Amino acid sequence: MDVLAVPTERNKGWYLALMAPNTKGPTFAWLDPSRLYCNSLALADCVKDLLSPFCCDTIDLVAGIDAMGFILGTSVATILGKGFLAIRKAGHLCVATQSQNYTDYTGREKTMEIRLDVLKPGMKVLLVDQWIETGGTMKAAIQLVERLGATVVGVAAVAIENTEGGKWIKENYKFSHCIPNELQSQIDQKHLDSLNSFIN
Ligand SMILES: O=P(O)(O)OC[C@H]1O[C@H](OP(=O)(O)OP(=O)(O)O)[C@H](O)[C@@H]1O
Ligand SMILES: Nc1ncnc2[nH]cnc12
Repeated sequence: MDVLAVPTERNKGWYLALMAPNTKGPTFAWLDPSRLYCNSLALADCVKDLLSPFCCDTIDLVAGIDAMGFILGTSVATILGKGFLAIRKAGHLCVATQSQNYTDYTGREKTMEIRLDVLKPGMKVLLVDQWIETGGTMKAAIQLVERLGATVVGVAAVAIENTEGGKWIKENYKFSHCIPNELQSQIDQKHLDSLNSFIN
């Protein structure tokens, strides 16, 4: 397939078809949105879709989660004209931090960290990550932001699966993702029918 091609009709979520299907077995992320970032209009439309529910909200800062959340997060921040705060997996920040343990889709316990010298009480933060599966990663990020007194305006990701944790986020926070309702069940099964036709 031509990853850089753009269809004449850019229907809602057209760029999802650019995600690469998993060919490496169950321990790897099952759908790989990083290929859609290679297509400039796909990335632009993805960011536009993620921002559209927040068009009337005040956002002071975008925070993104290590590692792939940095790509979408900085893209979102740039379009908003706001700064970007990196929430990092443990061990990378050489400054004072708060940390939060969590368990993600791998079932392994992990730790993420946030620096203490940026967020202030009352600041309005949009949290961005590439994907929400169990919701463990995003919930930990929410806890860190809220513990520092900032407000989570919303949560944005390419996909939010309808797991228990994904539904908890959808019920408790304003959210956006790029998955049209008719594709949600395919996303939850980690297979898009549109990927069948691709030669990778
Ligand atoms: O909802 P959860 O079950 O917690 O999983 C979601 C997390 O998993 C993926 O990242 P991953 O940890 O694979 O790492 P990467 O961003 O470094 O590629 C994804 O981008 C989220 O950060
Ligand atoms: N990229 C991805 N695709 C499917 N499931 C995921 N869980 C975490 N990241 C994922």
